[in-house]
Amino acid sequence: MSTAEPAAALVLEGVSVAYGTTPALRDVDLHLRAGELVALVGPNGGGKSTLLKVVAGLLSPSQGSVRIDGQPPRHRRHRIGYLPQTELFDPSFPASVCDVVAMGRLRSSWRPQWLRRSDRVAVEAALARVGMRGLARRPIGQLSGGQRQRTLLARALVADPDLLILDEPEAGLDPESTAGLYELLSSLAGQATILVASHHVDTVAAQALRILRVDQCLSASTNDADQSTSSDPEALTSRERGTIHEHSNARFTP
Ligand SMILES: Nc1ncnc2c1ncn2[C@@H]1O[C@H](COP(=O)(O)OP(=O)(O)OP(=O)(O)O)[C@@H](O)[C@H]1O
Repeated sequence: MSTAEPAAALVLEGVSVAYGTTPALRDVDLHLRAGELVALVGPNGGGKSTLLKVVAGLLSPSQGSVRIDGQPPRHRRHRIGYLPQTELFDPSFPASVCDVVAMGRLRSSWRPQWLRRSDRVAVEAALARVGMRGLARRPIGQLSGGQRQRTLLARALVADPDLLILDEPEAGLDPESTAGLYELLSSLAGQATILVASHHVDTVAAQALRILRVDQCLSASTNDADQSTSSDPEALTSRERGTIHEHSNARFTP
C-alpha cells in the first residue's frame, strides 16, 4: 500500500505441499497480477490456509516455487501483511491493542527496536482504518472476538504491505463490519496485491476480481480452458474435484 513501492506480483508454479505423507496441495499454478484482489473459497480442509501459508513463507512447498516480484517469500517478509486464520491470546499477556498493532512495524533484526514517530502515526492510522482507535489502550485479553480480529487486521495493514494475505478475516465480525472490511480491501486493491480466503462467497463475489475455488487441492489450474464464466461460484462445486477453479467476477472484470 506504500506509494513508494508498487503492489507485488505473485507467481506459484507447480507447488505441492504435504503434511507428513498426506498431500494438501498438489501441483498448484497461480498467477496474481500486481494490485489484484483475489479470493479463495472452498470447503473445510480444502487447502486455503495451506496455500496462504506457503505464499507468506511460513510453509515450504515440497515441490514447486513461489515468487513475489521474482523473489522467494522469505526475502519479502517485510513487505507482506498476513492475518492468520485464528490467533489465540493468553488473556494475561501484558499487551494493549496498540502494542499488538505496533508489532507489525517491527523489522526482523537482532537489534532491539523502538517505535519512531512515523511508526506511531502508522499505528494510529491502521487503528482508525479498522475502527479501533478508541480501544487502543485496552489490553488484548479484554477484547471481544470481533475487536481482536480488527486488531489483527490493523497489524497486517500497518506496515503498508505490497502483498496482503488474509485468512478468513471476517471471522467474528458482524455483517456490517464484514461488508466494511471487504469495501476496505477493495479500496486497497491496486496499491496492494490481496489474496483472501473466505467462506463468505456472496461477500467476496461483490468485491474480488477473481474467485478461485480450492477443492481438496490435489492439483490446480487457473487461466486455462477450465475457466468459468458463471456468476454463481457454487456452480463450480460440481466440477472436477482436486483443482483450483477460477470464477471471473463479471462486475469487476476490466
Ligand atoms: N499442521 C497440520 N498438520 C497436518 N495436517 C494439516 C495441518 N494443517 C492442515 N492440515 C490438513 O491439510 C488439509 C488442508 O487444510 P487447510 O487448513 O489448508 O484447509 P482450509 O481450506 O483452510 O480449511 P478451512 O476452510 O477449514 O479453514 C486438511 O486436510 C488438514 O487437515
